[in-house]
Amino acid sequence: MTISITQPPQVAWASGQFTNGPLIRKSTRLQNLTHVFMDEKAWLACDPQQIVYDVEMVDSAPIAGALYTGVTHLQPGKVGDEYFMTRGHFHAQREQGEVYYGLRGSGLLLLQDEKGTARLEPVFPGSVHIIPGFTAHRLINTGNDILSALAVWPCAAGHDYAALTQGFNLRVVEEVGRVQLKEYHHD
Ligand SMILES: O=P(O)(O)OC[C@H]1O[C@](O)(CO)[C@@H](O)[C@@H]1O
Ligand SMILES: [Fe+2]
Repeated sequence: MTISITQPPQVAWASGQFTNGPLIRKSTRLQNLTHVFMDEKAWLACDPQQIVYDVEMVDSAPIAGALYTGVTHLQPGKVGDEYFMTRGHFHAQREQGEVYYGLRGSGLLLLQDEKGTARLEPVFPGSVHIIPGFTAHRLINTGNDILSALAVWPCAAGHDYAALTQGFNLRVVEEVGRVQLKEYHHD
């Protein structure tokens, strides 16, 4: 009987980056985040090439039942007074959930159900987040360091950005040096 030992991808805690294994890496820049931030004028005044986040994923074959594993590295920064964040999405297959695991930095996970009820969970090294189905999710960096979180989600889940045309109803800004929450409804 032959026993094979294969090196698994490995997350290096310090950077939260995979150190080996078949990886795909996707950078999202400010120019890619149209109509995401509240302050359109401030967004237009930013450097469009500024990287807001990188997602590094293990390139799993999307066969039935397979899972994607990825690390999102979200830069610290703001557009106007609104913290950098991911675009946020529902899953195309709404019932599909996702698990996030905080690796580095400090921030918030914004969760919003289809009725528009929003809630937040603090994200920090070791935090575990069970994102239920039918729930849009967005990562927000409220710290001064990179916020990195590992995510595991079904390959079948897909991403539905269009369902969030009204955006998220809760925004996170810095006011007088403090993290403040704001209700926000697109007009
Ligand atoms: O696709 P978004 O909303 O920009 O989020 C970034 C990434 O975060 C994840 O939810 C987990 O890495 C990915 O599915 C997604 O691509
Ligand atoms: Fe997701």
